[in-house]
Amino acid sequence: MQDFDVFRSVFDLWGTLLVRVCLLLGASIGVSWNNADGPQRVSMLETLSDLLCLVVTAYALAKLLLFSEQGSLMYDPWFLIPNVVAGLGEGCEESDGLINQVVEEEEEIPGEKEEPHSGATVGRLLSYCKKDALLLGIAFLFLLLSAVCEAFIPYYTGQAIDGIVIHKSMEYFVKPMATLTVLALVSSIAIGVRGGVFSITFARLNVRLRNLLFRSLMRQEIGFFDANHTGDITSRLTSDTTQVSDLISENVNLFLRSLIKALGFCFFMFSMSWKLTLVTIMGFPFIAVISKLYGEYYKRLTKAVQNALAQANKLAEETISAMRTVRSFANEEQEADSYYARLNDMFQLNKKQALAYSCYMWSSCVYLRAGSAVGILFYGGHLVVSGQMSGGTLISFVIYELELGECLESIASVYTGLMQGVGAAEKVFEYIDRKPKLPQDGQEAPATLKGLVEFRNVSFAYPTRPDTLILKNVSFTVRPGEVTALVGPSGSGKSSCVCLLENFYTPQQGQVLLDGQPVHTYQHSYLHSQVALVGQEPVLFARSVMKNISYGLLDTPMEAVVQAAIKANAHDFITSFSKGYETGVATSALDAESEHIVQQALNDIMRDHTVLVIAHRLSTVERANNIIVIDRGSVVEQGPHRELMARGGLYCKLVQRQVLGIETGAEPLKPPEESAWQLREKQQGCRRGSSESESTLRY
Ligand SMILES: Nc1ncnc2c1ncn2[C@@H]1O[C@H](COP(=O)(O)OP(=O)(O)OP(=O)(O)O)[C@@H](O)[C@H]1O
Repeated sequence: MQDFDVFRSVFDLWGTLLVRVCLLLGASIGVSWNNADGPQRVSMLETLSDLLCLVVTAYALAKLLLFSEQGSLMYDPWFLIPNVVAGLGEGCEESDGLINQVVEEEEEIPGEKEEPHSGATVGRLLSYCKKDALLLGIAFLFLLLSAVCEAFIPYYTGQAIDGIVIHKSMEYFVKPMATLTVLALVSSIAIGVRGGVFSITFARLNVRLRNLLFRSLMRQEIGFFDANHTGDITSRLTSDTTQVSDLISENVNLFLRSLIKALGFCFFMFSMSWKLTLVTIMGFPFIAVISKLYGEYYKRLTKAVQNALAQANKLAEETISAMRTVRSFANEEQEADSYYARLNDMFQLNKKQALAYSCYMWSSCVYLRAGSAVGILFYGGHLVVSGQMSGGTLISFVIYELELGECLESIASVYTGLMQGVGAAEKVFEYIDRKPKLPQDGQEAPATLKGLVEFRNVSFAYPTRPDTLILKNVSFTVRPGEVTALVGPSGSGKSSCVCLLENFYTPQQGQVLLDGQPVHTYQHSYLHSQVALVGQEPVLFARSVMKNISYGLLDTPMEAVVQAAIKANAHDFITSFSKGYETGVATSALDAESEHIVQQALNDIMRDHTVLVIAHRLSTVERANNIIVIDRGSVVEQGPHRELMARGGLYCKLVQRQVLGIETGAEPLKPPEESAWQLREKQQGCRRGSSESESTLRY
């Protein structure tokens, strides 16, 4: 210790080695003593121990440079042994990684959502580009060409400078200059081609992702759309997919370009001066650790920003779609404030992102710009002065170093961008991978169907409210060829019965049978070609009239569409438009006159079908062969109109209320075309004086 000389002694090197050995041994002993908490504690200190080991390794490299000044000392076994052991130590660090893996595996709780691995996500994204392997190959080829050309440019710049400074000859100057010009031209062309091909490839990735996501959404059960807001879903379909393809395209391009260039630069730098190269790369691992930490943090923030954005979109969508309600409550300002509050939530996260980015850029630039550049000039100057290197080579080296710094900065920023893209991709994949919670599509598709519908002891709760039974042990039969009306107070469960018949949901108990078979055993397309749902408020898509009429049917001939329109009493008003069946539709509101015409058409069609009707009009209910009255999820009575009126139960009371308009200020629905005696009959048929609280009868 007394003779310690930093240029000649290896004592300090052995000291650092001892620290590392203690760390690893301590960790190993700790883990073996405390199997329960040990691995977790070790994994928590992973970054710190990584940093410490990197410091030790960097110190060993610096020592190597110092010893290289003394020549033979470099090969002294007392110097080599700690370096070899340090190398073995790195191996032990790898096994440290194994411990972490064990910890992660132990922590995994079955059924709990696993955090996807970024590498796996990028790999999966690239696997979607498999079909574009040829395009990617071409892009990669041009990428290689441009990177190689760019890697040679500083080398020839140094040659040109040496030509002027050392040789002082135009011949020595012109040759490298000509090569430089060719290199610059070729690399520019290659950069253009590479960029274009990459853009096309990733535009195709965008199309694929959206296509897969939309198809997956189309497969999901109706309960999924109850649980997830339209705004969230559309934001994944639009902004998340765009972010994935944009960020991945931009960053994969930049990453590969920077990586190949960096490798080329390192090669030239090593061949010029391995000592200066060591000085340059000594700090890179530190940047790598910082980048990793920052990348993970940024990825988490990106997910949070996406969620905040989805919340804002949800609110905007909800408000705009209910604009009439908003206006009628004069609530515009409050809605605007709520939206602003959501945007502010997002902005808070953006601020965190910006701060993290500043800190990260600050730390990497301090190293690259200040530490590394000054160190190289200082040590390079020493090498030139001591005759170990020419001035031109130093200039080439400095240019390489600057370019390398840029490449590494790009790689680091690419990492951030990639993490952002990966965060968005994970959200997209979550929906793409979602398995619909529906029983397997059935196989039944009989040639003929009688149309017998039976509800057998059906109990049902919506998936979003699993504890509230909407239907309780409901049983009824809809006989073929008859009109059956479902009647009951608002919220009693009428529409829910229709949803079950349409196989939108699965009942918790009991069965919904069609011709004796549970509805889910029928082929999806078959069931919906046989069971037609005519909504109270028809949904029209923003397409032509023709496409709306033939919706869900493939290659429907025009004649069939016209026939359907004639049957629906719609042909005349469709042809009155200048574009006829090609008229674009933008509204789904039917005016009273059109509604009446459509209703008449429905009445005609009812004759040939089994009809379950939650009727709008008293006349339809009256005419029904059977009326099923539902109250709070249970069937309370059923029978034809007269029978139910005579019984004087809930149905009778509902009719009475409707006819007399005993409602909370609501105008009674005018029974269409009813004669005075019919009305009287209704009023007399009911026992008066009931104290029903239900508000309205939905005919
Ligand atoms: N998708 C859903 N998710 C959760 N609950 C729902 C859903 N749809 C309806 N409900 C609830 O189920 C109950 C029954 O609703 P349903 O629409 O079947 O009644 P209804 O008799 O058709 O009422 P209305 O005549 O007002 O349309 C109501 O309390 C309603 O709030």
